[in-house]
Amino acid sequence: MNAKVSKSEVWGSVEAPPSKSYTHRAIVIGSLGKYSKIQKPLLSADTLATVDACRALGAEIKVEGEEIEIAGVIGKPKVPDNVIDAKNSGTTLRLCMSMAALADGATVFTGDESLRKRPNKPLIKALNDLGAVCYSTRGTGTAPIVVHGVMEGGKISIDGGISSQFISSLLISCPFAKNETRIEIEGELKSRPYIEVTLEMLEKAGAQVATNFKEFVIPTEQEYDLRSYRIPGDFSSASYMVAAAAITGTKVTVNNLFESKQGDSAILEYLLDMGANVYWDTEKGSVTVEGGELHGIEIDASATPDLVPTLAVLGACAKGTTRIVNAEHVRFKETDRLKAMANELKEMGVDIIEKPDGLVIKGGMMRGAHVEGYDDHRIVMSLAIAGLVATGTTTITDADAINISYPGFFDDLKKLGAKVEF
Ligand SMILES: O=C(O)C1=C[C@@H](OP(=O)(O)O)[C@@H](O)[C@H](O)C1
Ligand SMILES: C=C(OP(=O)(O)O)C(=O)O
Repeated sequence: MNAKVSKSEVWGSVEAPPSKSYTHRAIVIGSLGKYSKIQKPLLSADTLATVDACRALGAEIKVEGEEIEIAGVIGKPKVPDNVIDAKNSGTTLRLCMSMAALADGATVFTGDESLRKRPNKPLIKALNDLGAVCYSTRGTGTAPIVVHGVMEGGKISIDGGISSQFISSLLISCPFAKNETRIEIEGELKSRPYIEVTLEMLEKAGAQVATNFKEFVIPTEQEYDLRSYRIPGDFSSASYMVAAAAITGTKVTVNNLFESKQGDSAILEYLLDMGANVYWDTEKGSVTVEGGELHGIEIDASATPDLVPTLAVLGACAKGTTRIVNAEHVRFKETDRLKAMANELKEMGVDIIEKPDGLVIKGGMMRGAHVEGYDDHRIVMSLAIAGLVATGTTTITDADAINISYPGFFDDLKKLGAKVEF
């Protein structure tokens, strides 16, 4: 499906959808526990892929209205009856690989064309080092991947520079291994806030992990009890709406945004630094952003990879130069997002240079164009925001990719007054 976005202004308020990262974790942690209820989960293609994967591994999961009810496997997943398809979701594949390593038998994971290109070598190596047998069927580190349990625990080291999801995955499942697990991080740890989200949720479930973020020590014989858990709003999803206000020079309020461990709340600091007015009422959970004249800044995206497409669009609308650095890992997402944003913003007339670790963008006028969504939700949503300020109309392919993380994206954008047609 193509979306056609025409130059328009956005005013008013919307509700941030529930956090994708918190929802995935609540489902997996709940599935490894006894009984839990998740309130206001994100129901999107990615989180439903996790529901299906956890069901295949033995959890009984009911999705009803705004609640997910889980009767978990209490640390002992079953061997699935069939292959698990993690579809487009890196989080599903990675978090469930370690869960499968607790089952006494083999699990086969696959995914869609994009997921089958994404790297997993460090996690495959870690699971083997912990006593499981794990391999990529093509020997490339990509799915299809076979995981044969049972992992026993032990002392390992893992590369921290490709995906924090490998570490989150081990942190969630190793408490059920026979022995204590010690994980040492090699090199720079990218996407660290996502590990903080994992640790926060593990703590809520009553688990214990000791860490200084160089080493993680996970005691054995633990149990999870998440009970009733309410998912907070998603700052990565909210970034599109607040960026829309900032670049169109209007005022938008996004509700359901309370303080949490989400690194992507940094979007508010970036907007402030660029010259927008930002007001966050942390009690009410409401963020109001009012656009003004934006100017370019330098952003280290190590901790906030999912903001990069949004930041590239902000840079294209800001006076002067915006530099996004330390973002090599953004190439390992649903698509190579550095390349994708450079290609498509160039198509819209933007002066943008792709660097090995980031983007250099000189702000200026944007013109409407026919641009590629690369079947990637974040590319589609950020290009749709760019379409609000470009001259004429911007046509974006693969618009249904929004169902991955923010199914109500275009409805919300229209509610704010954007001109969108399909
Ligand atoms: O753990 C998570 O929920 C996520 C971690 C990040 O991935 P990396 O750790 O691979 O950078 C992020 O990009 C992804 O959207 C969600
Ligand atoms: C990269 C993302 O998710 P995942 O890794 O779960 O596919 C994302 O949501 O931008």
